[in-house]
Amino acid sequence: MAGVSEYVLDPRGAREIDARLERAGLLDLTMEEAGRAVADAVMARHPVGPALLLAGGGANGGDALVAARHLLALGREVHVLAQPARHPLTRLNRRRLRTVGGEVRPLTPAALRRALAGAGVVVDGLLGTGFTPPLRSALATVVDVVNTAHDAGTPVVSIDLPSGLDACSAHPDGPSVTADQTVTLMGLKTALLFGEAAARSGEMILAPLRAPPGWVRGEALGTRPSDAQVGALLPRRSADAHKGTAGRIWILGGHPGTVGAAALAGLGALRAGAGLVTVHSEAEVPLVTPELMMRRHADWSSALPGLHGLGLPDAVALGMGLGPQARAVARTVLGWRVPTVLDADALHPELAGHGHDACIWTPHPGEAARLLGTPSGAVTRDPLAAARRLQELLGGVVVLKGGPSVVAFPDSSGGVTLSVARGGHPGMASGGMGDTLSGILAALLGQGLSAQDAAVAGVRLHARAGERAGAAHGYGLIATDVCAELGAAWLDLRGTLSPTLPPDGSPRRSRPQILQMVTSAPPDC
Ligand SMILES: NC(=O)C1=CN([C@@H]2O[C@H](COP(=O)(O)OP(=O)(O)OC[C@H]3O[C@@H](n4cnc5c(N)ncnc54)[C@H](O)[C@@H]3O)[C@@H](O)[C@H]2O)[C@@H](O)CC1
Ligand SMILES: Nc1ncnc2c1ncn2[C@@H]1O[C@H](COP(=O)(O)OP(=O)(O)O)[C@@H](O)[C@H]1O
Repeated sequence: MAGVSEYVLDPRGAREIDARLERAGLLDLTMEEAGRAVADAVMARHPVGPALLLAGGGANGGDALVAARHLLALGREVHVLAQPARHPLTRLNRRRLRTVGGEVRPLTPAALRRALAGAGVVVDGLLGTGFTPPLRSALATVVDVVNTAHDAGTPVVSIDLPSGLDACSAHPDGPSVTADQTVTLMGLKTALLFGEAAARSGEMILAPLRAPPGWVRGEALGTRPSDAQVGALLPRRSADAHKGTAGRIWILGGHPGTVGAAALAGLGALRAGAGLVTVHSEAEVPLVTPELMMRRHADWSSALPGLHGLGLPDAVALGMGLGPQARAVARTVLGWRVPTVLDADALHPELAGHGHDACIWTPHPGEAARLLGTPSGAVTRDPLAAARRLQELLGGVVVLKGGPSVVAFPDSSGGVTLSVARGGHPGMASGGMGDTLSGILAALLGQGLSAQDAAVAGVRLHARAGERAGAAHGYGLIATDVCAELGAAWLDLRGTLSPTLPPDGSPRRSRPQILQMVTSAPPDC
């Protein structure tokens, strides 16, 4: 894959890396890198006026003291208010700062208010991944004073994560610093990626720090792929490709009252490159575009054996507005062992364990909560843990949808690996958006991607199209707008549509996940 991987870490993983760095005598150098990255971010984003650095007693405070030394060296006026240093490297960096003429004064609310009066920027190095809620009252006052200054226009840069946030939670439990930027160290954290906690973290700047890559990879929960990495996953076709080689897709959905869901999935599939898309439904589905083929069935239990007899497609997406028979349909289709996307009505706890290597489940947090038997708040509080549990429950690949979505897939060591998507747009919070995603995922499966690659590429493609459409439509964005931008989003990620073949001359198919390919098919479906 092209590009540098961004890893997603939890505090336990970060602590393990710290412990290894310490044993190797490298922790001091890592703190130096961290502090330097913070100083660089401050100079780049907020170059004017005195910098006020707030240092806690742990290693987060140590990073702030190193940043203060670098800012001094860059000619910046620096003021430091610090709590008593508990971490040995924090003590060491306090001494180093004094050696080069930096003054460190005790952190009190009164001293803070005085120092804030002329500050050009505040650097929050009070608490990092070592914080366990709730915040003690003395620091709660400090946080409140910093936030008042922030509200009045003073920029705030947090180190690793805003003080008061629990690194593992998207839901703040109480007060925390609200930052304009957060310079996060080594890897991304839940609090910076999801929910209200991410909103309080502002722009995320990742300082990867030079620990041996294997140590970070070994402790990571997963990655957040770059657009270049996603673009490299997208299917390529040969110049002589035709509709029969670009993926034959069946959409199974469309119950009376929810027929639009199946239509949107069909449109999403077409716009994500599928060669032939047929919508199979019980009720009449609107022909949102004439390129879609439509087949109506009076009853699913008699229709499915007939469909199987026709010759199975390259991929199926089912559940979008499928109605009460979705569970039974899903059971049958999973038994076909073709690449399959399961959404909406097909997401039922009874199907637990029925997933196979080539299937993708796409719950939103409400559906995820139903599958897991937990409140939806537990899902949105820690989407990474929820996605992992869903994969363990269902099998196959899971896309836990949200802003951002999380993909969970089994890894070679028998565990679960996570991939967090970038981007998206708040305008995507409108009905039908997930239906289009199901169509997109089926199209990518049908073009030969593995379930894992289709999920990682599909969520980013969908989010990128949402960004483009959101720029034009804002909160008025609807799912058909996103479909219309899918082609351009594809070009954004891949950059070119030149017919490129792999060295063996065959179109790219990342099997073994395609369990069954059918070559002879009737022309109409
Ligand atoms: N591998 C990495 O990720 C690196 C991490 N570094 C830094 O190390 C930090 C973690 O350092 P530490 O483990 O020392 O932890 P922290 O510096 O986050 O916090 C520990 C301090 O917070 C206090 N504290 C904990 N809970 C509290 C509460 N509820 N109310 C008030 N005070 C509370 C503790 O008494 C202790 O003094 C990271 O966030 C990061 O800034 C860097 O130094 C470089 C490398
Ligand atoms: N604020 C947001 N930012 C990014 N993506 C979003 C946001 N809100 C919704 N989405 C995306 O829109 C889709 C909504 O899916 P879902 O709730 O299943 O919709 P529906 O069932 O109406 O089709 C998901 O892919 C989700 O990731």
